[in-house]
Amino acid sequence: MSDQHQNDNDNSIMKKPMTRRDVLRLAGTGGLGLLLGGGAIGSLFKAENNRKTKTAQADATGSRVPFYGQHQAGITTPPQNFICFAAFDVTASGSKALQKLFKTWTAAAAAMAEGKQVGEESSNLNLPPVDTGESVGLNPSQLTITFGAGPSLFDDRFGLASKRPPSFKDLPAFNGEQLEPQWCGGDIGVQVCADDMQVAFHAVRNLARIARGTAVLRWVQEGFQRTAQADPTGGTPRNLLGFKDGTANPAVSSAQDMNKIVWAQSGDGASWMAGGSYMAVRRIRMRIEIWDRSSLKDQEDTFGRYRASGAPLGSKNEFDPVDLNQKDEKGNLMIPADSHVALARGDGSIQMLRRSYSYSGGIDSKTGQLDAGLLFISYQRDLFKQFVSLQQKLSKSDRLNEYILHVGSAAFACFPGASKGGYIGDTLF
Ligand SMILES: C=CC1=C(C)c2cc3[nH]c(cc4nc(cc5[nH]c(cc1n2)c(C)c5CCC(=O)O)C(CCC(=O)O)=C4C)c(C)c3C=C
Ligand SMILES: [Fe+2]
Repeated sequence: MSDQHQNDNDNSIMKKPMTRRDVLRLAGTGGLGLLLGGGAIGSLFKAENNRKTKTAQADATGSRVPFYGQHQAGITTPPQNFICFAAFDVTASGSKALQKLFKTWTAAAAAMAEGKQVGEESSNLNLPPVDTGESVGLNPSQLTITFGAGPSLFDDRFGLASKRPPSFKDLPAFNGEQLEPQWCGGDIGVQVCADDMQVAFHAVRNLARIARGTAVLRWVQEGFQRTAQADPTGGTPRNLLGFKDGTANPAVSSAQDMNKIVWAQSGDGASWMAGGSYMAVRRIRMRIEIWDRSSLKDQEDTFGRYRASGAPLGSKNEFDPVDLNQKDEKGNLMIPADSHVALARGDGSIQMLRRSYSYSGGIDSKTGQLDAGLLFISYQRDLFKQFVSLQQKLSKSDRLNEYILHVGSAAFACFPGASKGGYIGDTLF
């Protein structure tokens, strides 16, 4: 066997995930000792035990995110592993039907966040079960359901025109975008996130079921990040271009920053939105095949960060400060002026809370290429001053534009949180 072949073989053994039974079997035959050395066996068992303890703790206490509160869950909540985003169009007219929908959705969402089924269980064999059943026995997996109103909800159908927040309207057209109508708009947006895809899907399915006769699904996009199982350290997730994405997000622990950057305030022009937030959603396809043929240097210059560490170019660690003026020995900027980070950061005056997920939607039937990318989601206090003004800049000169294409777009005014006894959107009506 050649050395190269021997290496490949060793690597494939090391990469293969080991079950507990594999560990015991190898330990018994001495095989694991040969592979890892004696001390490592103890570490493996320790890691396995830690994982079990963590899972048990999460099951007992940590798998629920409270639904009711000052703000809706799912905005400053640490991002869960999966998203199932649904946009609805309202088919009924009049505000009574809309209010009823939000009331019923609130009760269902609060129950699902607790890991309960929707509605009263019925033993009537002649009727369909109220809940669709696929989450029976599953814990709520940090489920959050975040509701928002699209600009079209403020047209003349529901008598809400006078409540439209002053700077809340459809996103303008941006340079280079090729929007596809099947990924755009919606009267209502619902961001459902959970650490389990089946739990997230169950929530969307049951909300759609409840809405029958009042609202219909317009588009749905699923997405993912790495799971806690794959990265127990909980490091910054990587996007499908291989770079850490989310490093420079503002600290959600700072109430002061969140009030400045994320939460609409009562004096902002729509008092019913106080404590809510404006969400921008963009389905951004990545030209993965082109990216994969680009040199590492080109890739790093495109973002302005190192791929491996996520550190800003010219620095060492991921969270080192970004110095946009630092130059190399030839006098060139370390972080190119047209790199994504240089443009997105600018003078630091525009900030937003990003909560994006990767998506993969099979292949593009026209090109045969992967339809994969980023479901970009950001929350901000003012849609136009923050998201729109930054996207206008990025769409004109971002080096990243060579590798991405915006194909979907929507904006939603996410309501403030509901208190027990109230319902989502109650400040609007
Ligand atoms: C209009 C807002 C933004 C869009 C659209 C956007 C698209 C987009 N971004 C990445 C990957 C990365 N973005 C990073 C940083 C970053 N991006 C935005 C805004 C938009 N990105 C901001 C405000 C920032 C922070 C800038 C800063 O202050 O430093 C990074 C670097 C790591 C990080 O901080 O998260 C990456 C990587 C992709 C792939 C993408 C579209 C597909
Ligand atoms: Fe970005």
